[in-house]
Amino acid sequence: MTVKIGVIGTGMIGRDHARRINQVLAGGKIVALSDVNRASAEAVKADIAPDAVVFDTGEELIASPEVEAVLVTSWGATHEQYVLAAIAAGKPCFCEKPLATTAEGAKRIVDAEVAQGKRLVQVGFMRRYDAGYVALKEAVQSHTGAPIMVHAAHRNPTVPEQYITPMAIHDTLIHEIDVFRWLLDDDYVSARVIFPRKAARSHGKLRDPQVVILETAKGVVIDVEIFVNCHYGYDIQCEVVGEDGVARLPEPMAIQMRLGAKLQNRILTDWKDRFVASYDVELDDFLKAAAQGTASGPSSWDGYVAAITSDACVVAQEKEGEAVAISLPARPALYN
Ligand SMILES: NC(=O)C1=CN([C@@H]2O[C@H](COP(=O)(O)OP(=O)(O)OC[C@H]3O[C@@H](n4cnc5c(N)ncnc54)[C@H](O)[C@@H]3O)[C@@H](O)[C@H]2O)C=CC1
Ligand SMILES: O=C1[C@@H](O)[C@H](O)[C@@H](O)[C@H](O)[C@H]1O
Repeated sequence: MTVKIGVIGTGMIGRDHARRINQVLAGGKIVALSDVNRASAEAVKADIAPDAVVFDTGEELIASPEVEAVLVTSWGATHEQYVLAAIAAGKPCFCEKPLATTAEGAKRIVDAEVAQGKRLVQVGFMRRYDAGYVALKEAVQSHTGAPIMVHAAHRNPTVPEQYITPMAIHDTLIHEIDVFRWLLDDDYVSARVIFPRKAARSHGKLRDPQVVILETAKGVVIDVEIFVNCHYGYDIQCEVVGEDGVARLPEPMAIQMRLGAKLQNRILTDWKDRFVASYDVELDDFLKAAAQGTASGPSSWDGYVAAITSDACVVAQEKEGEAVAISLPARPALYN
């Protein structure tokens, strides 16, 4: 079956996901596009999806009988309205992170999906589909014993001037927030943020780097360094310390070279290259579930928990060093 897909938001990642669906994966076809910047949608039509209809609004796209499933890849603040409209229309919906920019917004999505009585939403937490994280989870479950600590780092070479301190949580750490819950099969109970001295390359409105310390219900302590002006590359590190041993996330494949009296291999500089394969796998998962009229993978509940945790981490930034409690409501049966 070929699922007819509409894409709302045809910027950088919307264009790339449209390319995946029309040129890389089987099982889907882009039939509709929409963007507040119509020229962007027209450009994706011209380059990637010649048969697609360009709609003036996301709501019209969702309502179109031609559209069977929806990709929401617009700016974060606009996700909630489109996901709610897709749920109301009973159409499977892949939503890029964040599911919503507030925990209340994410809760409205959870409530709407629960009222529909079936999973319709997959959130774009692609790390769960990364071969390295999948292997790490297997090692943690089968070899290293019950986890005690996680040491992690999320480093970007640079970020634009508009990137301000809370974005290190909502835009960047949100991937770790989701993937560690999945990796450890656990939930968070508190967050603390510690700021070392500001790095020389950090912009005026950004305190960079920072260290987020999350504690889980099972007593695991996770420290994550977020350093978004690290300069040297895009570097994702993760080490899980268990009762019987330690497991590390593998480095991305790179040719090791002996050159000029140095042993060296390249470090990636762009996050798009680091997780390129996992974006393919997550969308393949979406297409397969959408063909059955449903959704799988990271759920609205996961998006909601990520939003609650992000909000607590932002408060923890403001309370520098103080632990901020994280409490979750009861999980609806739909997400068990
Ligand atoms: N999973 C991942 O690794 C990544 C996820 N993202 C997420 O994807 C989303 C999009 O990010 P980018 O593509 O980098 O941004 P972008 O700025 O390149 O593209 C966003 C597009 O949405 C359009 N747009 C904004 N408001 C709209 C509305 N109300 N209706 C329709 N279109 C609208 C804009 O005109 C723009 O073309 C963000 O939520 C971001 O956090 C982005 C990069 C990586
Ligand atoms: O989602 C992403 C970006 O928005 C974010 O800015 C980067 O830090 C992440 O690594 C990337 O995956």
